[in-house]
Amino acid sequence: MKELWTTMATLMGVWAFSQTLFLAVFPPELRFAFIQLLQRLVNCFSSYCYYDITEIEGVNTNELYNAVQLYLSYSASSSCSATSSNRLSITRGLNSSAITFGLSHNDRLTDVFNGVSVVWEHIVTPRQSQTFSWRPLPEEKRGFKLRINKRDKPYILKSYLDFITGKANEIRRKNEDRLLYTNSRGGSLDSRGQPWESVPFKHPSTFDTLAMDPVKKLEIMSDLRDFADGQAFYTRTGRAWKRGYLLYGPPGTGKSSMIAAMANFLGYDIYDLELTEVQTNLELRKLLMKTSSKSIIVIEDIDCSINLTNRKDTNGSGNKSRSTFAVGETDIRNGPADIETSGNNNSITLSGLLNFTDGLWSCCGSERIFVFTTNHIEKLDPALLRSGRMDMHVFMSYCSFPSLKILLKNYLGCTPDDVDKEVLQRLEEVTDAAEMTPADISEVLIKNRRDNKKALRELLEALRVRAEKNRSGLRRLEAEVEEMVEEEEKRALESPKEGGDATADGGCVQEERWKEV
Ligand SMILES: Nc1ncnc2c1ncn2[C@@H]1O[C@H](COP(=O)(O)OP(=O)(O)OP(=O)(O)O)[C@@H](O)[C@H]1O
Ligand SMILES: [Mg+2]
Repeated sequence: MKELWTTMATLMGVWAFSQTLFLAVFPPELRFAFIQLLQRLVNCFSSYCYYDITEIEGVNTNELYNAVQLYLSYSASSSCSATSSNRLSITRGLNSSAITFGLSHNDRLTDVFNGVSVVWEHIVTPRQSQTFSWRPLPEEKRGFKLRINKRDKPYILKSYLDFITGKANEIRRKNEDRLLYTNSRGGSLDSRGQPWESVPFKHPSTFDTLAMDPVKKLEIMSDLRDFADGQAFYTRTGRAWKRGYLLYGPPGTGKSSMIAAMANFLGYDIYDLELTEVQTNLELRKLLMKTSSKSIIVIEDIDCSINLTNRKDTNGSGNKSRSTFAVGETDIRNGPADIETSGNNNSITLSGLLNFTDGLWSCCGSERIFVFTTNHIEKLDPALLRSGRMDMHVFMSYCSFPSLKILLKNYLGCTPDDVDKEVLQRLEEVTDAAEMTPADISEVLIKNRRDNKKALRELLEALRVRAEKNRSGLRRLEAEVEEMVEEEEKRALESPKEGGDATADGGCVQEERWKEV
């Protein structure tokens, strides 16, 4: 035993001495070349091949890294095909209900696919501090190393990676924790190169709880389902796999609730784009590039979220100016043709926004839904509304009787059969005339949710009062209009020559009036 120890100590001494000699005698370049040669020799004789999947590829996050991480965390937590490693990291995000398992730093895990065994290693190395970068980089470099037997590689590599990507998508879809991203940090990037910050998205709104016309609701649901299942269709027809929805209507009619319902229905993440935080078209494009597929990109209150800067002077002088005006005031003559040539990346413009949703860059990901919301569709630039840009225009209206029935079920748990026939009929009579939003009605119901009878009584009263107010308001408006018309006719009779020589058109109008009189 003593001899064995002596031999081992001698061997280690020799190893240490030769290493010191190696470091002292050979310059670093030679040492590096030698190590590389050694590695190649080892690889030649090794029966394995290795693949590195790094977290950050150039400036972009490597989607495959995220997919592998998700897949392995799922495999590690369940006892499916993967043989769990002894050591796993466990994390739980702020406000998240899901626990995520992961491979600990520099740990290994064996997975079996189609009867073939492969090994994954999570490699984490500290980043060299002197590395120069325009943005802060993470302190560690992370990546997965995949080891596959050389003889198995041709049969399984591609199908295995496809399987992992598909599985990760499925896990994401099933995972109840969707993410809500925001660009509230402005244009600055975090250490992983991400301009978006995310929190778990927990909005409980679904199409079941959404109060709207059932036929319209079914139409939207089937449109969404067709979209999500439509990869082959979009490829066949040569269209980018994206869809645009414009939700418009008065405040409190459920536009934001509809977006949440869409995300929950499809299992997509939401990117809530705050346009006021975006300074330039270029920044907008970068934000788009950093969105993942299977997501909904939302711009709320598009009519008032920003003043868009036009690219050209529209007064015909030909000079490029920096006039700023609201979306609704943009000259649509500067349409898509100008979009390609504007090249103005110093500010955010309508064309930049259109490019974002519609141009070549909008296809840098797939399976994405753009949703714009507005309370004033009439203020929007026709360029935003033209067909093909926003595929579906959905009007979120005041509460109708079918919507009211959904709210009664949501808040009071009662179906029409549970409500007194007479009350139900009176509710039906006043609902449309009341023009109350689902948000207003929800308030009345929440307040009285412990007492159904009281809730229905108060709701009926609120609807009746509002309907009466609308009717008297309408009567007043009609009377005012009538009065105005009468006054105009009187004025026209009193001064028949007035305005006669203003313009040719004016003259015609005046003549017509005289004929009528
Ligand atoms: N159609 C609806 N179905 C169910 N609940 C609704 C509906 N519309 C509004 N609500 C209720 O009213 C609240 C406000 O609705 P929401 O924020 O979706 O309205 P909005 O149309 O987005 O309003 P705004 O135009 O002011 O952004 C919601 O939290 C929800 O409880
Ligand atoms: Mg809203």
